[in-house]
Amino acid sequence: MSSTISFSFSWFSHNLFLVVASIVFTYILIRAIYNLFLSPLSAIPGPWYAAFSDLWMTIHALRLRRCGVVQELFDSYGPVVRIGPNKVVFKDLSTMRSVYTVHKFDKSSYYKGLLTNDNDHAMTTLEHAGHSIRRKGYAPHYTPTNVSRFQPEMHEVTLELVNTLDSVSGKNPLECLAVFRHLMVDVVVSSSYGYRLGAVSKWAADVEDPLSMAINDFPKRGILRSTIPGWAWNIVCRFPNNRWKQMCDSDKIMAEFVSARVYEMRAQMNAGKIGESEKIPMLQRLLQHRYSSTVPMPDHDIISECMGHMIAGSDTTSTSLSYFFWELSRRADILKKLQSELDEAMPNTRVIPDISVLQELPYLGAFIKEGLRVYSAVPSSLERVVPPSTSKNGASDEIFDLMGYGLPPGTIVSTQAWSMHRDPSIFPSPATFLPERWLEPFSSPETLSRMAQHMIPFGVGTRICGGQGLAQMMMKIVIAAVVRNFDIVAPPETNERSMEIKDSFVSAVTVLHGRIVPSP
Ligand code: HEM
Repeated sequence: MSSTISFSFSWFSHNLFLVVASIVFTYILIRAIYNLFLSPLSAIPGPWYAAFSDLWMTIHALRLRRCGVVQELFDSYGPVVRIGPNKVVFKDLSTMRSVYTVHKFDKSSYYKGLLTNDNDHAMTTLEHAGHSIRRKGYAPHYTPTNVSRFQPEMHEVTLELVNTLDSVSGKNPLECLAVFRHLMVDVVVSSSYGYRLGAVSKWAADVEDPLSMAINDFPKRGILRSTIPGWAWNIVCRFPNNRWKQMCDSDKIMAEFVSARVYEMRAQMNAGKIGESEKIPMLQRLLQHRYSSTVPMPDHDIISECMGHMIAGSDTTSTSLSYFFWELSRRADILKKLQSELDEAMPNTRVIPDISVLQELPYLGAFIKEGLRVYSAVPSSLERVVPPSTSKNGASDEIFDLMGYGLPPGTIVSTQAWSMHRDPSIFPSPATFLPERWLEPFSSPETLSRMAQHMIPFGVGTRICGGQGLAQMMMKIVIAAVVRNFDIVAPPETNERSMEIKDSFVSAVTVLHGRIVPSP
């Protein structure tokens, strides 16, 4: 009797397996046939395997080669390419405007990988309406006038860097990326919270600031956390290694730092110790921000918003600056032109001119534009989702026309700075680093305006970089102060190979081994 039961059971389980396997196989086959031949996206050019699965692109993304691969696809298939069953990339100015500026498509769920403290901030808020409420809270902080009020803090920390460079000058190579990150962390922290962190001074004394380290660790933590299941994450974070634990805890370290600033500032505001002033740290604005007349911005949103800005502001700006100095180490001609402009504008080597003076320096401006074109710190696709309706009358399930191809609601569309910045019809000899292309008479006013329209280092439309004003100002200040005081020489280990651009949404800083020896 028992053997009959066991026979029946194994027969049943064997057949169950076959039934399940056939259902799965049929499902995959039907999906593949649909995606390849019947989907509204099947008319769009692209490699055939893109219609099956996103896996191949995920592999390129893990190899930090995503934007290079997308560029190769544009070269082979033209300005619209299907890169996944439900994903399309394009390289076209008017389509870019339509998606990001006119229709303001919501962001794709990809951005949820950038959550801070397991909560949204402006960059990860996918829906347009929810995002604009958040953006209203922080945007006044980054207007050029407001950011310029924080120049004393920016100058102080930059001159501290110059003094430190003086003491190591010509002797030891400098790990650019790390030092510029410390500098940006100091600047973002002082302008956001009115708090002096002293990351640069600690770095000069060979002490790593824990917050600065956590900001650096956060992206690596994010990649790991999103690739392994929760239970495995809990196990790996128990490895008995302090440095490893610090990386796992980077989110917590940042959240604790910001929470402490929130409670400090609220206490001061409640005690009436913060008077009326023109110079308001961002946190104070957020504490006063209301989602509606009755709903103040909750603390957990304030904390994640502040964390988002620390992450968005530090690596991007420090990566850009590192590449700019690498370029200067190879191009004595450009360095000389910058130095002669700055010798005049900055007569005292240790007094950084007001930003209104730096803004008027044409070659400095052209150098930064060209740097952002070639070394965009966010070179990858900025994904958006085709909404149910793009018509004014709100008709649903409408097909969105993208360069003659109909895209159904839910399709993920994007363009990438890497390709927009390398279009040879807009930027002749795109691989050449040429600041002059941004100056008259080298380029006509019409050419300059066309080039400017194609530049998207800070994104485009309503989701454009919130801290652009601060980034632009800091890049000018740092380049002016360092170039006025030093020549830039790269040591032999810094070369084309070590500086090769890789990307994982932002340029992958883990592979940037930029070291520069300043020599006076
Ligand atoms: C060279 C430096 C920087 C570059 C290249 C850069 C680039 C970008 C890009 C491309 C986006 C848009 C992402 C998208 O559309 O998906 C963005 C968003 C953002 N960035 Fe930056 N960024 C830089 C510096 C900064 C700084 C210094 C801050 C602030 C301290 C900052 C804060 C933000 C914020 C808050 C957002 C989200 C904007 C929103 O959705 O409201 N960024 N950045």
